[in-house]
Amino acid sequence: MSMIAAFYGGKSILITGATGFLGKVLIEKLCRTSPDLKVIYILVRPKAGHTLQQRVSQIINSKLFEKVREVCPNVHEKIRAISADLNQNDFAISKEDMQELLSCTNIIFHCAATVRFDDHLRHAVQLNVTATQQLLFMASQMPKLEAFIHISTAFSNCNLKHIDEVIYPCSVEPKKIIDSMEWWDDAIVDEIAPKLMGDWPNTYTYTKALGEMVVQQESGNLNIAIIRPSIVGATWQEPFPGWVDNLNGPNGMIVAAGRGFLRAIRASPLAVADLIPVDTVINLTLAVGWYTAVHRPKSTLIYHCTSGNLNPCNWGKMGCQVLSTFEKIPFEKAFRRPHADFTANTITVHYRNAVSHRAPAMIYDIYLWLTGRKPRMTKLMNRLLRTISMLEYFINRSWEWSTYNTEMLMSELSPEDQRIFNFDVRQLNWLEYIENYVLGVKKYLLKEDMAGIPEAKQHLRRLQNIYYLFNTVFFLIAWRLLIARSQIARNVWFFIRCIFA
Ligand SMILES: CCCCCCCCCCCCCCCCCC(=O)SCCNC(=O)CCNC(=O)[C@H](O)C(C)(C)COP(=O)(O)OP(=O)(O)OC[C@H]1O[C@@H](n2cnc3c(N)ncnc32)[C@H](O)[C@@H]1OP(=O)(O)O
Ligand SMILES: NC(=O)C1=CN([C@@H]2O[C@H](COP(=O)(O)OP(=O)(O)OC[C@H]3O[C@@H](n4cnc5c(N)ncnc54)[C@H](OP(=O)(O)O)[C@@H]3O)[C@@H](O)[C@H]2O)C=CC1
Repeated sequence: MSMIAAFYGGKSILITGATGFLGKVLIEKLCRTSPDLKVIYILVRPKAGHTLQQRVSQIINSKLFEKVREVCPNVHEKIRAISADLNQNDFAISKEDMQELLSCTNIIFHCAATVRFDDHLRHAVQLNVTATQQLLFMASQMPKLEAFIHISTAFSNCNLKHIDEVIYPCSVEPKKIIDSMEWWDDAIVDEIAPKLMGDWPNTYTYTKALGEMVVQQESGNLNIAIIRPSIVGATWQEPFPGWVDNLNGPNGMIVAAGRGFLRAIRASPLAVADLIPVDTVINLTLAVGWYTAVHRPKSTLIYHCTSGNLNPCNWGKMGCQVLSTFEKIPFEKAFRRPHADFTANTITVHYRNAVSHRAPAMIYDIYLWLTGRKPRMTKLMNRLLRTISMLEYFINRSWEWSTYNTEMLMSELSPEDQRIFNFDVRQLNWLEYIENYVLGVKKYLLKEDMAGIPEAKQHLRRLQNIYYLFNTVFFLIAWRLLIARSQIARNVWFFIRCIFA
């Protein structure tokens, strides 16, 4: 019998960020392994014209929840959506709902965050810091609360090279920043943001660091743990390999490379690609929830959920495997044949951006314009280049995260729990994982049918032929111009003709 699965039986669990990438996998695993849990409260806001119920139904009826629907047919009754907006005071939760949450919740998993790198500092502080503070205040009023699990990021201290499982202070107290945000107008925030952020590369990582400080300072008597995942990727094993549903992190780059838009990227091929599968993160999260509630460690423990020190893979190897998977499993509607280089040289990057990214986009837009259609490729390419520039920080450096607490926890699990809630990344076969990842991007993110692969391959062959034709025409024109201007070229041409005459 799994101790962790049994622990969640009969429990009332509160999850923020349940509609997000990690949140969905968390609910799925909880419902599948502990179908006898009492209730999962999820704080959800209506979005894009969908009501709460529609959002929940969409999740439950998705492919990800296929197994859950078998194991736990009454899953609809287990998930109780509570209308909430984490940007509002008291999260805009109704009095009755708040009363129920305060009196019933046993465990909190706080996943909600803004994960946009370029979010305005005010908004990032609101969601990643102030909302965390408010949730801790709510938690302090919950008599039945056994554990509060905060999801942070391994990059909250990306300004350091070696990162231990401790909370590092930021130069300005989060409380001061929260207070200041009330009277600073946007112009002041914009001006002061770079000074506050110092050597943090973006508002996301900075506010996640502030969020951790808030957790430390406001923990009171609460039983808290913090989990710091690195770059979270598609599922490794559960509920099936390769599941992914957004364009964040490597996902968008895989799409861009597979469709032939991405030709070159500034990256160090030898830098560690600290990717971690989302199901591994969730297994660790559930194990931490159990351990924190049952063993009640004296201090707040931080768990690094990273792969680099246990089973490292670098960006070069990862990129090669992604590209070689495209040969077997191409994406549909490719703009060009997939091919991308990693380069560390700034001049090469500028050259490749001009020649391999912008020029083909402009040529294609001219073609669209000439055929009476709306040009769109230059805009898309500019967006891609902007995204790449935001990710570059993370693909040109390596970090070392110590994982003592995570390894300690692994040794505390029974053999059965080690199997069911496996977070041992040493068992991960990167080549197999990346192949499934690319396949998952195709199937679950782009929603492409596997039956379309022969057609996609044929399309790539056509693109290859166009490429050869284009190069041949280009070569002939260049050669013709050269012959017209250079005696040496004319002599070479005469010599070649003699050979083949
Ligand atoms: C050789 C192959 C190599 C492949 C492997 C190499 C991979 C390297 C990747 C390294 C990743 C490193 C990540 C580091 C993560 C740090 C860890 C965390 O905690 S981080 C936690 C994780 N956080 C993150 O990862 C956040 C990172 N992302 C961001 O912060 C923002 O997206 C942004 C600032 C980069 C761009 O903002 P902005 O320009 O405003 O764009 P919006 O986002 O608003 O989207 C607008 C529209 O464009 C659409 N679309 C978007 N991308 C693509 C695409 N690639 N394609 C197609 N479409 C795309 C999008 O759907 C939307 O459509 P619609 O709805 O309008 O119809
Ligand atoms: N993905 C990654 O690579 C990594 C993620 N993490 C951390 O994991 C956690 C989850 O990330 P991930 O699942 O990828 O993020 P997503 O962007 O996929 O999900 C964010 C979640 O937060 C919710 N949310 C955002 N704003 C509000 C709001 N105002 N009120 C209520 N809910 C809100 C979103 O709801 P809605 O659907 O309504 O927008 C969504 O459910 C975050 O704390 C992140 O920092 C850490 C390392 C890496």
